[in-house]
Amino acid sequence: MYKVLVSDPISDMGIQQLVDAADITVEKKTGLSEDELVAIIADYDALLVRSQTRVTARILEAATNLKVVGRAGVGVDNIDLEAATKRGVIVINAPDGNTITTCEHAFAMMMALSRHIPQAHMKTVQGVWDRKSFLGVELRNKTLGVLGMGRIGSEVAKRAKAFGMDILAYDPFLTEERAEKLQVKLASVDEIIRTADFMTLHTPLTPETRHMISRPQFEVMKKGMRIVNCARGGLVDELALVEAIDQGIVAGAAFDVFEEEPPRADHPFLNHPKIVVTPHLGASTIEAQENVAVDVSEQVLLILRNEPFKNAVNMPHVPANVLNKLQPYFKLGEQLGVFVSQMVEEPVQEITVKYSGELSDFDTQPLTRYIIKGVLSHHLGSDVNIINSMHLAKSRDVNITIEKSAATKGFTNLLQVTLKTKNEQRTVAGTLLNGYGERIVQIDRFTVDVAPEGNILLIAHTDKPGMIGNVGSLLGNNDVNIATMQVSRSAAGADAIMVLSVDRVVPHDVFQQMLKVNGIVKAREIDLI
Ligand SMILES: NC(=O)c1ccc[n+]([C@@H]2O[C@H](COP(=O)([O-])OP(=O)(O)OC[C@H]3O[C@@H](n4cnc5c(N)ncnc54)[C@H](O)[C@@H]3O)[C@@H](O)[C@H]2O)c1
Ligand SMILES: O=C(O)[C@H](O)COP(=O)(O)O
Repeated sequence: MYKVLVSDPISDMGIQQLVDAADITVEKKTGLSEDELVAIIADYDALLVRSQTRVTARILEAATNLKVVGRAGVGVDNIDLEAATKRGVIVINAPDGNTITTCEHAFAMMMALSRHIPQAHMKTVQGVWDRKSFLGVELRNKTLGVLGMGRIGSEVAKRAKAFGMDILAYDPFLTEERAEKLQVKLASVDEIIRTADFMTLHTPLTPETRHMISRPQFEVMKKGMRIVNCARGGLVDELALVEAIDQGIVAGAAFDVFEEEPPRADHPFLNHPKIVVTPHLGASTIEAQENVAVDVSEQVLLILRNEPFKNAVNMPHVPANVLNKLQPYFKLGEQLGVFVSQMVEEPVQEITVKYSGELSDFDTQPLTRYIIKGVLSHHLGSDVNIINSMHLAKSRDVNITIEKSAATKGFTNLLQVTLKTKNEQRTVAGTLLNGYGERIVQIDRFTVDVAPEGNILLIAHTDKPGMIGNVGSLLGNNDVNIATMQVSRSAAGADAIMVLSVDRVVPHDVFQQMLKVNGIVKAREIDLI
């Protein structure tokens, strides 16, 4: 008999199939503290949660019988995926079930904002018939900026079109072709900030998206913009937003999510006359709750019964016969993907992976999944894993080509990853060197020998005297220690690259100064931590 613990409010109807199963007992215990969960979790084979339960490493450590954590919803940021993977606990989610519901909530928030509905309601029920204070604006003919054109963002854009809005959209995976298909105009974040009347956020929270809208963005923002956030707290810097509203830059905001949930009683959003708030209700409809609970219960049932399942966020499907040969290359493959994804500046249209040497004899599918995960993870964060990486790339119209060759330029095995965007093509190749571990041995057409780890500065420059000294002095004078440095050139006096690993992130102003050094053509910071 398997025991399932439901630790958040999850639709009864949705979990009925678990309740009905003869080999399963379901217990509902909501609102437990971490200590309380640690004390009881060893009794359970499966844990079903929404976003309230924080599934911490401590809980997972104590979960000696746990086989699966089922998230009835999209975001798994409340689950310690690394700890779950380490413990061999499968984490599954229900990514599709609440898309429409959350999209509709974002739209409801946009309309509440444009017509002051919550504020007008409050006054009316208090007996005040105030028809002067709540002059609104139409959505028709306004420009809506959508940041994040995944499942929810695309649905919001579709509905906004029906309201007569013009849509500007940004997503690192949005190509012109896909934008055309979705009938939106591809734009940069900067263009959206400077020109949109409304802006709605639909990205995950990753180190890159955290505070993607903050003081520098408010400084150049179109005056009178209205902002909706039904994605994740922390995408917008809350204090900077309040300042921008008080300075008259932003006309109002509607937020379903907070950096800390629930927010403190003195949170500046809570009594602000121009901010509409809801308590993370994006997914809270009867339909969505049923959908996600049904999806996740189905998968939990399959996992407990050892049957094939989908939507695993953290579990690799690696055929045992190839695992031993491929496994040593998994880390390198992912690092190459992460590296090359930070070399391009436009949406990726094509990923070509070339396997040379002994590896070309094997079914390299599992390794390809690691490489694709690396390419996507810079933008998709913890949402991408080796189970879903191929699917995520395909769903974003990214073509994946695999090439194999016996020739290896002297290495036992060589992995080469090339990304094609509309205007550029960038390549990185790596290998495992006996005794040295993972090495990058090629960047575009330059030969290098770089350990793919830490903070890396990739600088394209002209091969001329003084370049190394100038870069070294600039970093040294600004307390940035260079751990290793590689220089490679196509020919004497021609183009060259410098690859530096540095002990800390280069401060923004120092990076800007570096771009002005005579002879430097381009520089990229690459984060491999
Ligand atoms: N309020 C709620 O109750 C609720 C409900 C469901 C989902 N969500 C949240 O909404 C968000 C979107 O969910 P989804 O199902 O559409 O996810 P999704 O993965 O389908 O879409 C997210 C999109 O964001 C894009 N992205 C990543 N980095 C970006 C960046 N820097 N700039 C612009 N776009 C970027 C990704 O490429 C992806 O296409 C997630 O954060 C999810 O957790 C909230
Ligand atoms: O990620 C999600 O699915 C949403 O944020 C919904 O979260 P909830 O299940 O706690 O309502």
